[in-house]
Amino acid sequence: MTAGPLVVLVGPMGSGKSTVGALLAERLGVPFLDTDHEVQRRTGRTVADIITTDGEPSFRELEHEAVARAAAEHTGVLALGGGAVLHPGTRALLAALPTVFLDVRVDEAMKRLGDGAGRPLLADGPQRSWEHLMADRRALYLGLARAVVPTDDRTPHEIERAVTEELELEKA
Ligand SMILES: Nc1ncnc2c1ncn2[C@@H]1O[C@H](COP(=O)(O)OP(=O)(O)OP(=O)(O)O)[C@@H](O)[C@H]1O
Ligand SMILES: O=C(O)C1=C[C@@H](O)[C@@H](O)[C@H](O)C1
Ligand SMILES: [Mg+2]
Repeated sequence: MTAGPLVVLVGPMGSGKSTVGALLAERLGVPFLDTDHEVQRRTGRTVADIITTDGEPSFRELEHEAVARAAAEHTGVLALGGGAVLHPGTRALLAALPTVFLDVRVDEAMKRLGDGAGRPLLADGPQRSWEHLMADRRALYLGLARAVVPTDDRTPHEIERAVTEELELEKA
């Protein structure tokens, strides 16, 4: 197997990167890595605490380090945090990787995210905040993606199958 992730999932909060990524890895029989989990594991802190206490730029650096390690070492499915694409160094890494944008409409994202608990960037009101973030990020997701997979009105299993088909992935 060539080094580097088989697939990298990007997209906004609630698009299902973590959920779909874990299912996809299971079906393909490869490891799953989620940069939010990786940052939490290495720092022993929650993402919410890092963003709230140290600020978003500090978190973006930690996230970038996690993406850089994964780009070099991880050979399975990689799910990123929703804002990872904001970091120019992270975008440079993603440009060379098989990146898939999981898209979602705001109404569907709101159903999935509820009150936004544990996601400090939604603290000023989940819908308003999410729409604002997405307005800034959509072009970045689209610019990086080798495939765009809509997730509205689909189950996580249907979505992981769509990702598999788009990238023609096969079980290891
Ligand atoms: N296709 C789907 N249909 C219904 N609910 C879903 C779907 N995908 C994910 N969910 C639910 O939406 C919530 C958010 O999903 P998940 O954490 O996978 O999103 P994410 O893209 O990883 O978000 P973040 O950027 O915050 O890490 C979870 O409760 C999950 O169970
Ligand atoms: O969209 C975002 O900026 C974020 C998404 C989550 O995955 C976490 O990385 C964090 O809550 C920030
Ligand atoms: Mg996630």
